[in-house]
Order: sequence, then C-alpha cells, then structure tokens
Amino acid sequence: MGSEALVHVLLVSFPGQGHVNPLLRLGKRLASKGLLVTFTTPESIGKAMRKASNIGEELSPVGDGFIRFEFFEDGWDEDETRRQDLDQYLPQLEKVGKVLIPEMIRRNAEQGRPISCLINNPFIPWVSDVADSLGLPSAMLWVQSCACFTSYYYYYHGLVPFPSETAMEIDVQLPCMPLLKHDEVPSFLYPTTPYPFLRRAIMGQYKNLDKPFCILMDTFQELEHEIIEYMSKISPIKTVGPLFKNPKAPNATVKGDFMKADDCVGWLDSKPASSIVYVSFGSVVYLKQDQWDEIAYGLLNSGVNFLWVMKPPHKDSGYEVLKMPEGFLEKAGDRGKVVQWSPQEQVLAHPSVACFVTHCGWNSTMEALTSGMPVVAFPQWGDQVTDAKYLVDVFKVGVRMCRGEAENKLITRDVVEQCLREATSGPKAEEMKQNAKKWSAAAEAVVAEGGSSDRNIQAFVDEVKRRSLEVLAASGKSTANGGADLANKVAGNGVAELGEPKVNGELKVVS
Ligand SMILES: O=c1ccn([C@@H]2O[C@H](COP(=O)(O)OP(=O)(O)O)[C@@H](O)[C@H]2O)c(=O)[nH]1
Ligand SMILES: O=C(O[C@@H]1O[C@H](CO)[C@@H](O)[C@H](O)[C@H]1O)c1ccc(O)c(O)c1
Repeated sequence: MGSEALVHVLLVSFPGQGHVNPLLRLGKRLASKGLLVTFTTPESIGKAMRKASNIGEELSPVGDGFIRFEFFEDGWDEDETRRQDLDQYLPQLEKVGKVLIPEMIRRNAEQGRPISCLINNPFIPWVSDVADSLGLPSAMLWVQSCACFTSYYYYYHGLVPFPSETAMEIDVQLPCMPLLKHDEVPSFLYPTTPYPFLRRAIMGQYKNLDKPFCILMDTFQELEHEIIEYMSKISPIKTVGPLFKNPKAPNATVKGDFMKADDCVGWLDSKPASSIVYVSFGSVVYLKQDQWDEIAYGLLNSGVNFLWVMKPPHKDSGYEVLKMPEGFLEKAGDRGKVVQWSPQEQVLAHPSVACFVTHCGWNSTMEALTSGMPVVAFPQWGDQVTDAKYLVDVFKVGVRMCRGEAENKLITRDVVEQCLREATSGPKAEEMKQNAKKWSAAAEAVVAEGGSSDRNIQAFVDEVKRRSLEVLAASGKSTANGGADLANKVAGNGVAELGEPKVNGELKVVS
C-alpha cells in the first residue's frame, strides 16, 4: 500500500529532548500500526536532529506504516539567544506555530496527504486550539507519570491545598497516591519555583484539557494501577507506555537525539557483569561545580567502574562549563569513561551496568524500570522529585541520594559513596534488582501483542481512523480528493494569514 492511502497524523513537539523522545516513540508505534506519521518541531532542533540522528527528507517505513519529518521556522534568527529563555520562547512558539502549523496542514492536504489528527506534548497547549479551529480531532501525549498528571490536575482545580506562600511545608494527600511531602510535589507548583513559566505552560494544558479526545500516557497499568484507574474515570486517559519498546518494529532506526552519542558500548563490553555505575542527569539539568566534584570523588572512593555523561551546556544557557577535579581522570584510569552524550537505551540494557545514578526525568525513569535497572535518585526539579519518591518508596528500585534543588544542600562525597555501595552490593542492592526485573517483565508484557498498552494503541489507531472518515465526510470528500478540500478549510478558517503554499519535493521511500 502506498503512503498516500494511509490515515495521516501530525505530531507537534515541544523542542526538548525529554519531549521529542516520547512523542517520536509514539509516532513510531502509530506508524508500526499502519498510520502515516509526520513529526514536527522547530527547525532549530530539526537541524540538530538531522546532524545527530538518522533522519532526512525521506519517508521511513516503520512496521505497516511510515514516518516523515517536516520542521517549522520559529521566526527568530539562527543565533537568537532568547531560545534559552522559555519565558520568551514559549509565547514566540505559540505566535508562530498558530500560523505555520495550519499552513503545514494545508500543504499536506494539497499534496494528497490530508491530516486526520494532531497530537502534541505538554508545554505547547495551543496545538489543541489549532486542531479545534480546523475541526480536526486532537490528542495529547502526557510525557510524565500519571501521579504527576494527577498532582497538576488537583492543583489546577484547587481540590486540595498545595504548598503556598503562607504554608510552604505542607504535605499533600491525593487519592490513590502515597502522601507526598512538600518537596515531593512536582516542584513547578512550589510558590518559589524558579520556573513559573513552566507552571504556566502546564496549566495552559489543563485549561485546554477538554479539547483532546484522548490523553495518551507514557506509563502502564501495573506500574501506576490505582491512580490510573482513578483518573481514567475523570479524564480520557490511555496508557501506552513504555513507549521506547516497540516489539512490532524493534529495528526501526529513526531516532531524535539532538547530539550524536559517543561510542561507549565497546568499553562496556570490556567490563565484568554488573560492575559499572551509569551516571546521567538528562538533557537539561546542570549541577554546580562543587556538587560535580563531590560526585567525582564519591565515584573514585567507592571503587566502582563508571560511565558518566558530561554534556556541554548550550552556549547561551549561562551555565558554567564544568570541569573534572584535578587529576580525576588519571586516578580513575580505565575504571571510568566520560562521554558527552550516551546511547542511553543501549547502556541501560547492557549486562555490565549495575545501576543508574539519575536525575529521575520521566523518560530515564521509564527506561530504567523497563530495562530492569536499579537507580540512585538524584532529582532536581519539576516531576523529578515526585519520580524519585516513586522510584524509592513505591516501585522500590532506588536509593535516594538527594531531595531536589530546592533543598539547596551539597551532597558530600561520603553520601555519594555510601549510596553507590548500597545500590551495587549487599541485600538492598539484590532486592532492588529483583524488583527492577519484575517491572521489566511487566513492561515487556504490556507492550507485547494483546498487552494493555498495545491494546490501547490499537484502540487509539482505530479511533483515529474512524474519526478520519468523519473529518472527510464533513468536508464531503473521500481520501483521494479530500486533500484539496481540507486545504480550502484551512485557508478559510481565519486562524492563519496564509501566504503562498511552499510545496515540498516528492517524497521518496527508503528502506
Ligand atoms: O546521555 C544521554 C542522556 C539522556 N538520553 C536520553 O534523553 C532523554 C532524557 O529524558 P528525561 O525525561 O530522562 O530527562 P530530561 O533530559 O528531559 O530532563 C531520555 O530518553 C534518555 O534516554 C540519552 O539518550 N543519552
Ligand atoms: O521539562 C523539561 O524537560 C524534561 O521533560 C521530561 C518530560 O516532561 C521530564 O520528565 C524531565 O524531568 C524534564 O527535565 C524541560 C524544561 C526546561 C527546558 O528548557 C527544556 O528544554 C525541557
């Protein structure tokens, strides 16, 4: 079957690694079930993705469907420094996206690939408005846990008291969840958060929550059973995680890394089983030099082998460039390897790796659980503090090394060493490994054919197909000529001031 006959969905992503990864993984899942998927995010990130990852102009086959990329300009010069300031960049994306996404939809329709559904991730809630104004169905991929989704929901609707200016240290009890201490609540909700613009962005998503017909979540039934059941009665939630597992297209090479991963697998191969500690704080967290030094000495003193990701900060981020302590690399010798970016999925699946020192971003959390990897939790902000609580106290696969940036406490080398020892040897390490293996088996089962996440993806694909017939029927056309009609609809709806359509070149299929 040619790609032009397939039902076509447009995925619009916030330009962060922790958002692109799960949305692109969802795209591959949908493609593998027979949809044509177009993935879009701003060109500034598109450029990095093309350079680092295996993506181009071509249409890539994934399972029974295809995936392709189209990026959009964010309206700022290439070297604009304001992209690093989300307070300024999020409104800019909204302004430009509300014009360019409808244009993109019109172009695709004119080229015989009418779009039947839009899917976005949080931080860019205006995508649901674009879909609504065009009469297109939309869905949202929630890229954090259901527990965090619930916390934000309760905050938005004012259903229980949260930490406030007058009562900073109150604990929060939400239904079907463990009691969250004040510093285990997603930290964007603290009155003192340095990231109020992210709270605004997320609240914007909740304001728009009645627009998507479905909220897809990168979690799974067994992992957050009770809270998923509870929230499913309130919101149209469908769990589809762990998204990074795709049994129907396990070899799909399409990836969305912003940086090329350093080769470290040969080094991992050279080490004994369960002898390496993997250390990574994701793509956005940067620690201060004194904390970096303590971690370095903790690693040295614990005697473990280690693979440590030390990503360079963006040139406009204002973060200091970290240095390893004097003589550290020499002392570590072949016991340690430092890289700028790792192939994390491969690292977590490697038998030489014993545990993962992580900032507890939700992608890292899901990847660790699914890989059966115990963790040492080093959360900083946002959902990370809640994920750390769950990893340690609920999923029971982790040792806690810190409570978050708000605590403003230097974690000393002795604490680092003690946590590493606890996570790599002795009864606690063994118990965590057994629990992690159980989560990994449960995760494999839900994504296998007929598992809960697989069924939910299939039900979503069926619903998108059903709605696509409605969209086309509403425009009085069939798939074959629906393109031109949808193009007219976009042109006439008043969302965008449209210029001449820029026609893309013919797509060619590569295998
Ligand atoms: O060296 C690295 C560090 C991170 N990642 C990936 O980047 C994503 C980070 O997402 P997460 O939610 O964990 O944290 P964020 O970077 O958004 O804070 C995950 O999919 C990781 O697998 C990677 O591939 N290599
Ligand atoms: O929130 C940002 O990135 C990460 O997103 C993940 C999914 O929501 C989350 O689990 C993780 O903890 C976050 O770090 C983000 C924040 C600020 C920024 O400038 C970004 O580019 C991304």
